[in-house]
Amino acid sequence: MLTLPAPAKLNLFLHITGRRADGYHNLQTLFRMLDVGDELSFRANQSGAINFRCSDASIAGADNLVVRAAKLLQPFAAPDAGVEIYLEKRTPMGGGLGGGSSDAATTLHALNLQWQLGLSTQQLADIGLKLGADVPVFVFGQTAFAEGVGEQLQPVELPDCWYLVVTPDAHVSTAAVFTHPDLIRDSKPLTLADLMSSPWRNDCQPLVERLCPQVAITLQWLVEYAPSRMTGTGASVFAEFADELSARRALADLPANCRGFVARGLNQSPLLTALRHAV
Ligand SMILES: C[C@@](CO)(OP(=O)(O)O)[C@H](O)COP(=O)(O)OP(=O)(O)OC[C@H]1O[C@@H](n2ccc(N)nc2=O)[C@H](O)[C@@H]1O
Ligand SMILES: Nc1ncnc2c1ncn2[C@@H]1O[C@H](COP(=O)(O)OP(=O)(O)O)[C@@H](O)[C@H]1O
Repeated sequence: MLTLPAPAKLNLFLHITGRRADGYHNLQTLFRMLDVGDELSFRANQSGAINFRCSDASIAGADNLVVRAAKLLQPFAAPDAGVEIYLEKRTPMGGGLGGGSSDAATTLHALNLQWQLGLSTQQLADIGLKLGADVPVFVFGQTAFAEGVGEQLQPVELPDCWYLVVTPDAHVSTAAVFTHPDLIRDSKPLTLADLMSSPWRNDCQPLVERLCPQVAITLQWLVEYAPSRMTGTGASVFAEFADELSARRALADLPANCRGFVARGLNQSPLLTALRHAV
């Protein structure tokens, strides 16, 4: 059996620089890998079937990104290649933390190994992009600057730090944010050097704060502790701390209607580290 992590991510900044003909948006974003997330176990067999179980019954169906990722790899595998997969779901869902995309990326790497497909990381990322714009960064597994819809990646080394990640009791649909007429979608494309040295912001945040007052209220609370922003299209928000204790002190004061966790920011994803030990 192969057990691998599927880490969560933050978008430390997120600029939307335009809308493409296919409706998708071009972005400039800094993905930060975290040391916490989901965990998946894989047991390959020769049944030809993909059997999937999940700790959260609400996402245990065949439309789970894990099952969809496995199905995309089946044409590359022997006809009798099968697998049993168990997903221990921990990352809050639909919160801009990339949990589903990360689960898909971990599945692609795991089955590439267990079914002995020999696909390169770039091939896995290209396959993953069919499932979602956030999948390639998890396949590459590094804190990275991303352009395009998130598939053009450049690793970035950031200093060690800790984050308090807070998810208010609110749901924000990624598609609803991207189709909203008031979304800021005309930010000027900047160089990575300029982006790193200017104040970081998320272009989705003003709209989501308006559509979802819980996000604005949670940020007003969090910013009292440390500089804070929203990740992805929300609803999760985060604050950055130099040390773990300060992040845990803020977590102890968490408002009643929120979930929160403390995570370390990593330059290399725990998935890549685990894969090195698995081969
Ligand atoms: C914007 C980000 C930043 O990380 O948001 P979060 O999902 O993490 O909050 C992601 O790139 C999201 O990636 P992901 O969640 O994989 O999105 P997808 O499933 O590919 O797309 C969901 C919907 O969002 C819109 N969409 C998504 C990404 C993008 N660059 N432009 C878009 O317009 C499209 O309308 C699409 O139908
Ligand atoms: N493995 C998975 N984990 C979480 N959500 C999944 C998964 N597979 C499919 N989904 C669906 O995708 C939606 C958003 O997933 P998630 O990746 O958590 O959001 P986000 O991209 O905002 O971080 C969920 O509400 C769920 O319906």
